[in-house]
Amino acid sequence: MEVGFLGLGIMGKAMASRLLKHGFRVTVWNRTLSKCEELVEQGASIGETPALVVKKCKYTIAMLSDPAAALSVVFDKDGVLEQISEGKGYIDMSTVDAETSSKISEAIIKKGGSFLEAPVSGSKKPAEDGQLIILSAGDKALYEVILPVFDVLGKKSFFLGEVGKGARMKLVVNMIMGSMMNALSEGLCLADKSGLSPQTLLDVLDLGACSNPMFKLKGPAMIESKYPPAFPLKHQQKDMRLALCLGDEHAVSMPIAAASNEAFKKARSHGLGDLDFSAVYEIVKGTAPSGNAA
Ligand SMILES: NC(=O)C1=CN([C@@H]2O[C@H](COP(=O)(O)OP(=O)(O)OC[C@H]3O[C@@H](n4cnc5c(N)ncnc54)[C@H](OP(=O)(O)O)[C@@H]3O)[C@@H](O)[C@H]2O)C=CC1
Ligand SMILES: O=CC(=O)O
Repeated sequence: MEVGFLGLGIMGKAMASRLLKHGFRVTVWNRTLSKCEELVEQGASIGETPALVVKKCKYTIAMLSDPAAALSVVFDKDGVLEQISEGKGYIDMSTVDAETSSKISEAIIKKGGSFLEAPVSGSKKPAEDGQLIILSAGDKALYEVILPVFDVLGKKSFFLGEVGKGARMKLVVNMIMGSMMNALSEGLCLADKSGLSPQTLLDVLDLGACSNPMFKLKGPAMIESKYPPAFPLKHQQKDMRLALCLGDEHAVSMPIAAASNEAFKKARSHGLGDLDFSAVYEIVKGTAPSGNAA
């Protein structure tokens, strides 16, 4: 199967590379075109615009930073809409809000194409290892056709119903994850300031009811103030913001998520947006450098 792939950031690069390793023919595009070179070395072809990728491929996947990027790649000049047509499918795996996803879906369907939203849970390493959790919604027939691709990218694919349900599920999950990261940061800080070993805290947590892979993976690096970006903090803050908007729409009070969003915003204002989202620990500790927003 030949697939197009738009967006070669941390996730897109790992996902496209995995598809190549598993025998798919892949045509890639990235806004910064030079980032395509590494994938070309692995066997990919380049499409010089999103429209050219869609023209060439029956199925095109996008993995872009945020709603503005997802909309731009579809609606702007040389975008997906210029070439999408009957018989072609567009699968947007970016984390966006349901409104953005619906706008894209409506435009694609109006041109005769089919649309699936399929945001993922899981970060850089799960993307490299094909261990993502895929939260799809939209065109069921397209879901079934694209399953061989999802089987290479993920350990489990869900089909959640109409467009918007995948986007909303992803935002709820990341709202919980962002709040947990703030709770861990406060716990590590409190342990340290009250004379306990943060590493021993991690060991204790790992044996009990709130043991989880995220604390296990990120905790030791946080103790060493190391935040190599797997999930950039600016994207986690975007997800908290979008989840809070969803809470507004449904009158769901979310004081914990709101406080966590403030901490991520503050981290961005200190220039930590491009680091891993665990860098919010620097804000909790009060040790963040002054810096420019990212
Ligand atoms: N990293 C993670 O752990 C996870 C991320 N996600 C979600 O996946 C998506 C991608 O994340 P990730 O790969 O980490 O992000 P990156 O920041 O590493 O990559 C973002 C990608 O979007 C492109 N982009 C940004 N703005 C535009 C624009 N206006 N027009 C066209 N392209 C644009 C970038 O292009 P360029 O190279 O030119 O800047 C790049 O290809 C996000 O929605 C994120 O929330 C979901 C699960 C896990
Ligand atoms: O969206 C981020 C993730 O780790 O999932």
